[in-house]
Amino acid sequence: MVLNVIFAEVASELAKRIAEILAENLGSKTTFFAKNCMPSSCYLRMNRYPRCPISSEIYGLVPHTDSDFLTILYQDQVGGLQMVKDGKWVSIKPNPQALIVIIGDLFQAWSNGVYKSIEHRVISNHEEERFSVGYFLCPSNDTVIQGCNENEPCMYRKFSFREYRQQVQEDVKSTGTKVGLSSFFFEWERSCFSISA
Ligand SMILES: O=C(O)CCC(=O)C(=O)O
Ligand SMILES: [Fe+2]
Repeated sequence: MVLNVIFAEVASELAKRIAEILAENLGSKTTFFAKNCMPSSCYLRMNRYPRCPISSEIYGLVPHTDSDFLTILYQDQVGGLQMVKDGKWVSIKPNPQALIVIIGDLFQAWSNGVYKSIEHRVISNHEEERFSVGYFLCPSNDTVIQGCNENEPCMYRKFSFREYRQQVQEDVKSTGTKVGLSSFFFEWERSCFSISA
């Protein structure tokens, strides 16, 4: 079997298992991910970052959050992946024995803000090209993401994955950047933000 097919199969099982464990940790034993994240709605992306002799300040990939539940990522030995921790960019050291798990926007919404979608970026390398491969755990377009229950206030209004993707594209067109989950804040959250701003 081709290597990327094997990676996708292994990562698919792993991603769903991790999602279930994270959900169990919130007190909900769920079949939500198994039911809604099908091989046809998830995807594998192979990234190639050519070497960039101009400057190490040039992005291989601009800062962003992933629009999925979670991402399983493998990076080669070149390095360059960075994530925001306590407001600072931290480099993720390459480790051939390890996969990286990145929480995405949908998990943040589904967990009502308990798990945070982490901002990350890739810095280009002067001397070497770099490769990475990511498996993105996504639901079908019609899946509705609803994070809260009657016991807690909702951070986000409920939305379908289709709606989320469309909103991300519209925001990019109108503002030049991905606004992401902030476009789905519940109205009372939005008013709190504008009062405190
Ligand atoms: O190449 C990497 O290390 C990160 C890739 C990534 O963030 C993405 O494909 O969304
Ligand atoms: Fe990403």
